[in-house]
Amino acid sequence: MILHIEQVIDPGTLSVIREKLAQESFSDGTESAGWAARQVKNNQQLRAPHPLIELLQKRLAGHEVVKLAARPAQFVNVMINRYDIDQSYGTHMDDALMGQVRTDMSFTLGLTPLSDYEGGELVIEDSSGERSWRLDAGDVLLYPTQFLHRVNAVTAGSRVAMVGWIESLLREPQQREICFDLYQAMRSEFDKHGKSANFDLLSKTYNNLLRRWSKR
Ligand SMILES: O=C(O)CCC(=O)C(=O)O
Ligand SMILES: [Fe+2]
Repeated sequence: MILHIEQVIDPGTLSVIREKLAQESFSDGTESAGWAARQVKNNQQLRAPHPLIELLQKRLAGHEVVKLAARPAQFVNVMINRYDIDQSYGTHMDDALMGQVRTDMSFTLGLTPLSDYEGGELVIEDSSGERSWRLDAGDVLLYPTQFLHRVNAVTAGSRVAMVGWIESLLREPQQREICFDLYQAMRSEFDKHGKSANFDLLSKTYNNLLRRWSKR
């Protein structure tokens, strides 16, 4: 389950953040890359702890769809990155463990409006081919950390984004998808027919699966 969630951060907050970020000095992105990914990583970054990262992470963690799709136990290694013209991050795998934290899901939160940069697609590869996304400011791509992926070179402007990883209470992507789908079905049954017998059965199954699968 790969989700493109739009408008997670409101335009007012985004413009304040962009102004503040313009005054920050970023460091070389290879600092935090694994030993192989380092060879293909070419960007700049701003790392936690930082008040802007804290603010954005809090908004992200509080977003209803993010909570339901990712079931975060904890966030790890959240940072803001920037790709200037000709900068890219070639095909790589993210580390499965960051310190003691398992990375189940990755996210990118776009901070630059689409009209302010060109290129910079986030491309995810699987056995069926590739899919790519260009994120607008405030949009999030949330995806299981199981795929080879890359960021294509920026060809105009700069692409700034917040990226990070989530250890989920539900370890397997399929468990997350089943709980996500069941929750939607349960809500829609409730909205259409109230607390019906079908709602009760869906609620029973949803909660029992969540209890069975969730782990800290
Ligand atoms: O900037 C992005 O969208 C993704 C960056 C990435 O793949 C990483 O930092 O590992
Ligand atoms: Fe990555």
